[in-house]
Amino acid sequence: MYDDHDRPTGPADRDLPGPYAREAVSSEAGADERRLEGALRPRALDEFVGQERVREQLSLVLDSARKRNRAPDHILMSGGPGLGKTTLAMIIAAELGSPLRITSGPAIERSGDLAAVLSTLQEGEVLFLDEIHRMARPAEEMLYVAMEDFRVDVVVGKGPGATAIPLEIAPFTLVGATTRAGMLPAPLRDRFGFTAHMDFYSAEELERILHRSAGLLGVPLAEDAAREIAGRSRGTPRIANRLLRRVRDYAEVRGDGIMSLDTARATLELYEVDALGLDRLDRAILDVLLRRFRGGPVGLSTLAVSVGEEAETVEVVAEPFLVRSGFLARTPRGRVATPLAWAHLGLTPPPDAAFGAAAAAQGGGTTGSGGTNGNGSSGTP
Ligand SMILES: Nc1ncnc2c1ncn2[C@@H]1O[C@H](COP(=O)(O)OP(=O)(O)OP(=O)(O)O)[C@@H](O)[C@H]1O
Repeated sequence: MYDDHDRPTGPADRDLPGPYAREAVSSEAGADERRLEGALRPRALDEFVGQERVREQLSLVLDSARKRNRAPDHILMSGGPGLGKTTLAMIIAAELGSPLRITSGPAIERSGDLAAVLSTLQEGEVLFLDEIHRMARPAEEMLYVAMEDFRVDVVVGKGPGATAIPLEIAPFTLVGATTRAGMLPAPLRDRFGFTAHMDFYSAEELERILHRSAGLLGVPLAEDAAREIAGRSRGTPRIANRLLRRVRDYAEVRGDGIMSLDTARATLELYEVDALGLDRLDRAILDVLLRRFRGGPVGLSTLAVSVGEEAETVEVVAEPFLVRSGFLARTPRGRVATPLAWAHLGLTPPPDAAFGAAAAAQGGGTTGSGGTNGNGSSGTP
């Protein structure tokens, strides 16, 4: 019905361009990695680990639709990259026994692109629209009508002579996914019957995902190795699975084929994932923020340019984890490093640093001492 290999990819996505390509994978290996990633996807709601509330909400929506023998309400999923939005969309279609069509916001440049998709949907089909916030504006308006009235107004002609011909389309369920729910216009947001907010996963949930994936890969994974990988996976299943595949490579090529704690640690060190899960981009952001901007505040675009990345990548991929882990704070005047960031990079904040002096005065947080560690990275085993 669908193949992960063919699914569209976006900017805040798997194999990011730029010097800090994420998640320990090169772009040449991208297609192969995506195929493997697809093989590790849970196929049913009860195989989907974590996100208890979302699962319960979703199962109610699906059960009710099945009971009424109607297509369920449109569903919006919001959350960072790699938290399982695509997986859930595939599960929704599978649970409903419906076909799934996958497209993405950036692929819809004109309303005609959307009309072509909508007008060929089968009754009850699930349409997964990834990165829905990046769809062209005129297409958005067409989508409103399609979601509400299952109708597409095809405009024929131009200028004053243009006429809209209404075209009925089959009732379908839209599953929209976004990493930036705030960017969706209210009229679009309001047309979804339910929004699933995907959160970061706990270490224990990631361990369960890792054991499940190791079983599918057919490579033994020690308990302590799973704990180590889970703790460094930034609360994100995609990262956990990626790291696991690198540990498997290491175990098979340099070890005895078993993913032990030592193998996991050696792999994570090789790929520069530190003890708290920060990788090169995270550390580069903190390094620039601390050394060049004395802890901030500094604007997002300045920060992004300084590390050679797109602002969206910094904002969507790196920042949520840095904020959640207490390294970075967003303030009205810009991004500010916390005492934890200074400590993690082994740097001493100047007395006038935002947070530095205030925190010291309050005795709050460890501000760290002992100067720099030279390369701005720390915590690597
Ligand atoms: N709850 C989960 N249980 C088990 N595996 C999961 C879970 N969520 C995600 N995964 C795994 O993580 C990988 C990434 O998930 P997915 O592609 O669904 O994320 P996404 O939120 O759609 O990301 P993006 O927004 O970047 O497209 C999948 O290969 C899947 O195997």
